[in-house]
Amino acid sequence: MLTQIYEISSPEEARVISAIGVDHVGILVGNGEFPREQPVAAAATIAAAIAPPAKFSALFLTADTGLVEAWARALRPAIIHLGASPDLLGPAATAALKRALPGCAIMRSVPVSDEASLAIARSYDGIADWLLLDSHRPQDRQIGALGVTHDWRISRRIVEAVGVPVILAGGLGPGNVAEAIQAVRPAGVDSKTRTDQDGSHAKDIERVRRFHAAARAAVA
Ligand SMILES: O=C(O)c1ccccc1NCC(=O)[C@H](O)[C@H](O)COP(=O)(O)O
Repeated sequence: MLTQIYEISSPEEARVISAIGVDHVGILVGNGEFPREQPVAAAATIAAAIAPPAKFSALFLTADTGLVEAWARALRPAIIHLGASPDLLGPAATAALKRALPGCAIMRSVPVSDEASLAIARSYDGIADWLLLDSHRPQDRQIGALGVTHDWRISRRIVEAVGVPVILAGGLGPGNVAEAIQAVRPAGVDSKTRTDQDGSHAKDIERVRRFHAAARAAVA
């Protein structure tokens, strides 16, 4: 069971979290259009502290694929993670980015809310290399970081319907990740809010350690 942690905001966090064995170390990158985005130069400094085999996942919330392409060319992350709402950034634009950036895997966030989520997920199958199933507020331009779970029965149906590997996100932490894995059977699990320090976006390293261990133990 693969683990992924957001949002890493310092070289020290990147170093310690990759040493724990987390597979994907996520950094939020942008120009300040969304809160807490790291400019490209700062993201490069943080990413340089990620220790292999952990991989650098660069999350872009903007729907401007020209910006995403330029920033990804500068950073060369292992994974380009697209977090814009699907009505703003669709499968054709995702496919164009994949063609423009060979060598980078594409992870596409999919909002999980109702039956429509199945069709959204299928529309990226065979285009994205990973799907990230996440909670979403309908009015938001971006997907995720809400700290709440969604209907795992829909996520399970998506896992069964698509060919690409799926990472489950949304309100996961050390206390519920094993139950989520049993319910959804994803290839990986993601955590942001519930592995943060209380009242802060800095990571709680002990919570990250427990999340990672619980996820790995759930399939041992
Ligand atoms: O990492 C962020 O700060 C972030 C901000 C806005 C949207 C998504 C963000 N993170 C990307 C992810 O895929 C999260 O890890 C995911 O949304 C999980 O969120 P949470 O429910 O808070 O665990």
